[in-house]
Amino acid sequence: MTHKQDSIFKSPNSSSYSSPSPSLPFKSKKTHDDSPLPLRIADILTFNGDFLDELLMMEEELGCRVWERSTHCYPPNRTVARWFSGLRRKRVKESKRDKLGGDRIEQVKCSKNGLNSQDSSNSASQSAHSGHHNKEASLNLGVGCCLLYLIAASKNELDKMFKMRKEMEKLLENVREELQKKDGRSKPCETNDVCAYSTTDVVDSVDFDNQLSPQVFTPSSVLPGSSTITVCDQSLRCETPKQGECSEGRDKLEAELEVELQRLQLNFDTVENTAKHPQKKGRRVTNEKTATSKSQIVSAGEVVAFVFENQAAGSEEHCGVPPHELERRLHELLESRQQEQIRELEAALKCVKHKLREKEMEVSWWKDSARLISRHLPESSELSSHHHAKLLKSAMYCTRSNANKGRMNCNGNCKFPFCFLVISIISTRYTNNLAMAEGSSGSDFTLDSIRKALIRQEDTIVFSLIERAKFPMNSALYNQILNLVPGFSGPLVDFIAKETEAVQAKAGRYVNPEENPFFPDNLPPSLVPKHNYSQVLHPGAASVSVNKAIWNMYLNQLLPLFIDAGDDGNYASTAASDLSCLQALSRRIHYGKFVAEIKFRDAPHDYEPLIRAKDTDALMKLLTDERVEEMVKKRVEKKAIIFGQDVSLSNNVETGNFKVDPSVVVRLYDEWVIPLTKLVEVKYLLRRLD
Ligand SMILES: C=C(O[C@@H]1C=C(C(=O)O)C=C[C@H]1O)C(=O)O
Repeated sequence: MTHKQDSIFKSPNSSSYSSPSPSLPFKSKKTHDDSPLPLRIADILTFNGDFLDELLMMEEELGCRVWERSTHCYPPNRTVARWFSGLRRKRVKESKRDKLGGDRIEQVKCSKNGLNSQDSSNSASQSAHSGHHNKEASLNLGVGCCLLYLIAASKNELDKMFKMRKEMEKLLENVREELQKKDGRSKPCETNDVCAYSTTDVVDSVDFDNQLSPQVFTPSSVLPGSSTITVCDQSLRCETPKQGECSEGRDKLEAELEVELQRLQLNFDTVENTAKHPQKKGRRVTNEKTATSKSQIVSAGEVVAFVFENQAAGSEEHCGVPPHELERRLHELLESRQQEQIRELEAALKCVKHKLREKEMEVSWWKDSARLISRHLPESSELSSHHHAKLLKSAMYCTRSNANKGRMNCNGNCKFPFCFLVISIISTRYTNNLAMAEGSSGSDFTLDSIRKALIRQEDTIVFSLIERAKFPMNSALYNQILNLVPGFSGPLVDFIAKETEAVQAKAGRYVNPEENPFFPDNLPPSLVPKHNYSQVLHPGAASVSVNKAIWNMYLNQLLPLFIDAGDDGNYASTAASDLSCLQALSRRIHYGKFVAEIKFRDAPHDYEPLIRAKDTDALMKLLTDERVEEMVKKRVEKKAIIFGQDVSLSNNVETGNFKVDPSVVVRLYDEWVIPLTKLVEVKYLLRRLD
């Protein structure tokens, strides 16, 4: 350690202090940075007065920065020097004034050890010549004592300074060590240092005089397919003391690292590719398996790759990053990649959704086109069939000639493209299916037309209730255990309903999409020529039925509300009447399918997400129209009042004597008909996208 400031904190034992050179020119007493050397007692006593004067003047010029910095007053030796100088000047003046001995001025010569004796002998010799000299002698004696005291004091000061210097040195040493440690930790290995090495090579060639870190990156730091590779702790400096000895080993290490880096880079690329092309994952895993037995998982491979990528990218200056930093960066990298993938997938999903919507719009456009065309096709179904055949022939001809000639050439027969043929067929089919009962024709398939049909059905329902009200309860009809019909187990009403439905099915009743059988199992097929009803319902949802609920509600809850107790034995008529009521209610409630279809068509974007989410509550809320419901209830009440009256020629209206209590009709709609209709709507919608 070199001490640049040893002129300030000079040890008394140091050579420069113990052998001062009084003959040194004054300039040599300054350090190279112009700091004045301390003025020592020996100097003061040795140098002649002029020199002291000169010295003091110089010091004043320099400003004594050092002393001013360290202490706030002049040290004792300086004070003595000043005092000596003043004394000398005074003496010279006096000598001149006395003109004794000419101009000779007795200079005070001080030796290191005999200052006082010399000085006192000089004074004594002079006092012999004059009285002044006696005074001077006593004065000098005093001064000598003073000097001795001051020398002692200076020694103490110097000792203190020495101690301080020692402490400062220690302090500096500590600070330097601290700095070196910090540097070692934060600074990467120097160019000649070996950061990663093979243990086998190390044993042979590399002599590390520093400890290797026990912190070894295993297993992620273990390079696949190689002998154990250890990454040394970056906080330690790995030195290679003998360049020649280990150069061969280092070359080997470098070569090995290069190979490993390339392999890792390959692995890394493979991982990246796999992320971009997930279908190649299987192959990648196989590669990894064969490539390494230690680093089986992607993340481990990535860690190593990342470490060495960093090291490679960082060049020699940045061959090391702390492990936790690497880990953090790796996590960031993985996270950003995953986020990127999520973003890509989301974008793809959006794109697919968009395409789906486009397709749906296209389909609805085709349907609309078909409907539009169908309105303008006057042909009957037979004609239409003929028309199909003609168009099909033309289309086939066109396709064939297209294939033969490579271009459309139908000799005037093929004026439309093939797609128009399809439209034509679909539209004709629609034309054939346009017959919708109850005032809602297929050509007028709107919510208004549906509601009109529902209003018309109110009449049917009210009248059927009035009809049923003619009969007493006739409970035997509904008895489960009576077994009134031999060979049929169950209530009589079930038997009558089943048989009626079977007959009606043969007559084609259930070909009509408005009709839903109560006993659909084993129902015979229609025997009559098929009537083409309008097929406006979605095929996947057309079979929705809540007839069981209607049946139970009617027999168990509604009948007791408006039918008198009793049994008149007229079971068949009563059962027929029951079936009329049940069928009217079923038709009305299942009309909800048409309502739902038209509502869906009017606002598919509102319904689709709810349907996909199977959010029944939201669907129910969306399709509900409370204003309409209130009107329905008021209207059926009015109808029950009007239709339930006995009409007489006298125009006297018997108030309060209705065939069916209007409040029961209102309750029927409020509690069962409207809610069940909406249930059918929701059920239908939930299957609308099937
Ligand atoms: C049938 C409709 O849907 C719902 C059911 C109603 C009903 O059963 O009378 C009335 C209004 C709506 O809440 C309609 O909007 O017409």
